[in-house]
Amino acid sequence: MLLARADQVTRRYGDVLALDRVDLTVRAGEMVGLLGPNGAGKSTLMNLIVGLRRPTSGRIELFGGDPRDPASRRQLGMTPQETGLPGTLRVGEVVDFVAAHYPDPVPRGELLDRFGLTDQVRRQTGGLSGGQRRRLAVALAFVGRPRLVLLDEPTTGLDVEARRTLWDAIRAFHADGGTVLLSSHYLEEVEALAERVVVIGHGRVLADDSVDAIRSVVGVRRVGFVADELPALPGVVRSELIDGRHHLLTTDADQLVRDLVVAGVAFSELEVRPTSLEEAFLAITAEERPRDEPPVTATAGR
Ligand SMILES: Nc1ncnc2c1ncn2[C@@H]1O[C@H](COP(=O)(O)OP(=O)(O)OP(=O)(O)O)[C@@H](O)[C@H]1O
Repeated sequence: MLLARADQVTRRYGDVLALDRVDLTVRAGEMVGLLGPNGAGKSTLMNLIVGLRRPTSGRIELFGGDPRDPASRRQLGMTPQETGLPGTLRVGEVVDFVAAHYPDPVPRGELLDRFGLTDQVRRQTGGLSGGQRRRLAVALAFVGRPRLVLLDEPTTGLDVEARRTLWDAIRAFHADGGTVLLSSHYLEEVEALAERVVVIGHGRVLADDSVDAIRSVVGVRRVGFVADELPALPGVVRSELIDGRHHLLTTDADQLVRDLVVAGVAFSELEVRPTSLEEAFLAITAEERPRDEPPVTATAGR
């Protein structure tokens, strides 16, 4: 069953094209990671799905209806990228306030325990640490026993322990049958939680595949060397010539070096190094595709 769907969704902010004909589906029981660099369009997509904004064109469905209709949002939980909590309210009061909107909320003690906030129940939210405040903001998405939860960069700014606590809570929700769409800059976070990854860049879906398949693409290596003419080489995702130095991006650097030797390329100053996620995104993004061609699959270039 489809819980959320974006169909050819475009969103503009004035001259900025934040989303460009994006398709996305989230099925019941899935944990989907939305991965992309700053400004890719992740928050915009989430805000459209929860009905906070309208698409410029295209269509969004939430639980089969229009997300701007409150009835479509009854089984939804959401934590936006930034949440303002009333500083003088206590943690327990904030939870009770949100819980009062739902017919069968998670009991306060159980929720706070799940998110490692039991000791803070009487603390005013203004006195919480940044990490505690963030955990509370994420916990609030789960109060109403939603079927679908959208978390926009849930662990940004958290230390390792707080991040683990949040991951455990999100995993427990999913293990109970809950559906999750979460955005992140971090491949590590998406790997830890999601089964499916949608890579988004410059407002477009660049890949939509399993975590393993995406990892093999973003696990691209950069092989740099100096040489004259290069023959066509298999397995090269992208190549550049900068100041007389070749830079080849590949998923199998060992094989590429063997191919260089076999082809008799007289190379020097060889250097092999991992690419950052950012570079890998750029490699996928930079592929000049005709605008009507479907997104590259994560296995392209292997
Ligand atoms: N309210 C707005 N007005 C104008 N431009 C906006 C607005 N919101 C977003 N944008 C622009 O739309 C693009 C996509 O932004 P969005 O916040 O969706 O990206 P993101 O992937 O969530 O980025 P980040 O990881 O930095 O949060 C960016 O170029 C951003 O500057």
